[in-house]
Amino acid sequence: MTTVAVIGGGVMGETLVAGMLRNGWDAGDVAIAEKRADHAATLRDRHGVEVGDIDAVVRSADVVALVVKPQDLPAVLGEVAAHLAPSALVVSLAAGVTTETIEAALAPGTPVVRVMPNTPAQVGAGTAAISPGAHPSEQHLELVEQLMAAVGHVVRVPESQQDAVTAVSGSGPAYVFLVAEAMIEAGVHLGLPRATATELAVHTVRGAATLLDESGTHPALLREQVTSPAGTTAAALRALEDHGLRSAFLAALEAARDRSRELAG
Ligand SMILES: NC(=O)C1=CN([C@@H]2O[C@H](COP(=O)(O)OP(=O)(O)OC[C@H]3O[C@@H](n4cnc5c(N)ncnc54)[C@H](OP(=O)(O)O)[C@@H]3O)[C@@H](O)[C@H]2O)C=CC1
Ligand SMILES: O=C(O)[C@@H]1CCC=N1
Repeated sequence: MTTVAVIGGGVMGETLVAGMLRNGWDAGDVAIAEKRADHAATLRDRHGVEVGDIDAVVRSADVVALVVKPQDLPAVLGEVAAHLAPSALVVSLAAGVTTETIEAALAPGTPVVRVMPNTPAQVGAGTAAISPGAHPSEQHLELVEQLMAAVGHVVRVPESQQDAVTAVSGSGPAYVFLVAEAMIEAGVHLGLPRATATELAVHTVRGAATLLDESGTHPALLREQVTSPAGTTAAALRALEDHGLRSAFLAALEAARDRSRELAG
């Protein structure tokens, strides 16, 4: 069986480990390196996997997944490089950081795959885009697809698209949560009890996402189906357009893409 070391047991690292274990990976084949001692103990208790120092978990790993913040990656790469097995595959989930940068810190020829996941992976509904660096084989890519499929949907993209991917799907859940939050607050302003507004907003977001996914229909057509002539939806959509919703999204995604580029270092 393939052994996997996850470096960084925070939000995304723990999500990946939990998904792997849910999907039949043996706890004995998964290990985590986590800097915070109290959290390391929690991870060990929650998942029953080895939690150790980078050198210990990397040495015996076939796959090393880098799941620390981009700012922590240079230091982590130095430690990983010193202990990486010669045939190991390195998978980076760090926003912005290019495979070229990671390859430069590792032994020549090390296969590196860049992944942009997102947090719905916590419920097995993630979206991950993967891109090979210079050295991965087709088998390496299939292995990363298998790994990320444990937490959701996987697509392959050229690495040149990863900053835009980060803006759409990596950060994307936050935009949807903000919309849900705004709908709840607005419902409360209109006089609904908070619990009712929350239940309505959550189920509406879920229902709309399911309809969009399962119908295969363009969102503009689905929006038209809701919009009666001179009705309530038309009034609401006009207010959203008047407040610059589309241009706000364009500016937001450009900002996320630009920040991803900056994180490349
Ligand atoms: N959260 C998200 O929605 C997404 C995150 N990502 C990427 O995933 C990566 C991780 O993000 P996220 O999980 O949110 O971040 P977190 O801060 O939750 O997790 C990172 C963890 O790594 C630990 N860490 C830092 N340095 C080391 C080290 N030397 N050895 C072991 N552990 C270490 C951190 O400890 P400490 O806190 O003490 O520093 C922290 O617990 C980032 O690069 C991010 O860009 C990608 C897509 C989505
Ligand atoms: O905000 C971030 O930088 C990370 C990457 C995408 C989602 N969260």
